[in-house]
Amino acid sequence: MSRIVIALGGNALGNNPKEQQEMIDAATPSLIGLIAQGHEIIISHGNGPQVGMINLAFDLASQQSDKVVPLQLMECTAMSQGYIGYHLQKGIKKELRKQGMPWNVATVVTQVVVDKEDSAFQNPNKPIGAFYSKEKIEEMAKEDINFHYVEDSGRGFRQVVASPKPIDIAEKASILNLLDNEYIVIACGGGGIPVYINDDGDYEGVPAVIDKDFASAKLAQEIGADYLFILTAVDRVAINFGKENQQALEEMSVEEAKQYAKEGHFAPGSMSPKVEAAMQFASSGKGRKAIIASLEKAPLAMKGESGTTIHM
Ligand SMILES: Nc1ncnc2c1ncn2[C@@H]1O[C@H](COP(=O)(O)OP(=O)(O)O)[C@@H](O)[C@H]1O
Ligand SMILES: NC(=O)OP(=O)(O)O
Repeated sequence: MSRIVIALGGNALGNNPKEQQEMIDAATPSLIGLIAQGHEIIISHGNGPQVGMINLAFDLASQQSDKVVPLQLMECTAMSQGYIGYHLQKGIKKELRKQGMPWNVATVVTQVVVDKEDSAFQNPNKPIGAFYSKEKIEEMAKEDINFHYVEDSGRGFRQVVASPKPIDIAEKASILNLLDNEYIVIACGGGGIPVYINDDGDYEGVPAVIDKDFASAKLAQEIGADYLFILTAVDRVAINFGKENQQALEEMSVEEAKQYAKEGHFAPGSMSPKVEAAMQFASSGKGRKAIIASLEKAPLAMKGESGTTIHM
């Protein structure tokens, strides 16, 4: 039996509740298939589009009514954990019932500890929200001096926010407890709610969005996982991505990945954190492997027939 952390990409979950539930329902048979093979699974997920949508919705509503206030990113992330966790629980429960499997499933609202002095707070680089044209995003940036944006992997322009590195997972003991009691656990959604430890030793939220690939690698290490699956919208990691000589990779060693990263093959804010998180996990213990694959082809990736495997 292997313990597998599966990270689902926020951009692979669609742009509205209907799309999201459909994407999740399409993915659940392969996730449940792993349990049928005797593995233990822990699911984490991204929230880039969703946290941006929630943040924007409260901003716009607060401009229309004094009964609504703008929400900070930690509360928006907490909401996205509930919204996505709900759809995951619903879809997984349905599939478990169909297959007559007695497992339980629970979402853990997860706080992830970061360093308040992380340089990421001075250098926002995590894309969130919808994709916009250059004209539209320039217009948005004019209205808010704290609004930063980048071009995101040829898909359009997006707002970027601070994304500190995860240091620890506050609810780690609860997650392990649920696993011991045969729960399918959904945790570290949206990279976790960013918190730091204040002078009294309490958790204090901080406005940022942690990269879910780094949080998932940290989670996988902390709970002693054997595999980290990072599921996104492309079947495989490529070198020369988006160019005529694009080449999809079936596998790469950590050393090869480092070299490709140095040559600039992985876009910052999208594929780069995935490959970095995969390298971090693969280097963290003997036999540990990370696989980057598409949500759609997850069943094939699980059989080694799709995806890119990153190994020592
Ligand atoms: N070298 C690369 N190989 C494959 N995809 C890449 C590469 N560089 C950038 N990408 C882009 O990165 C995207 C995955 O990142 P992103 O959409 O941010 O992930 P998530 O699914 O976690 O939201 C892919 O769909 C692809 O458009
Ligand atoms: N929080 C996060 O990393 O989300 P995405 O996977 O949607 O970028």
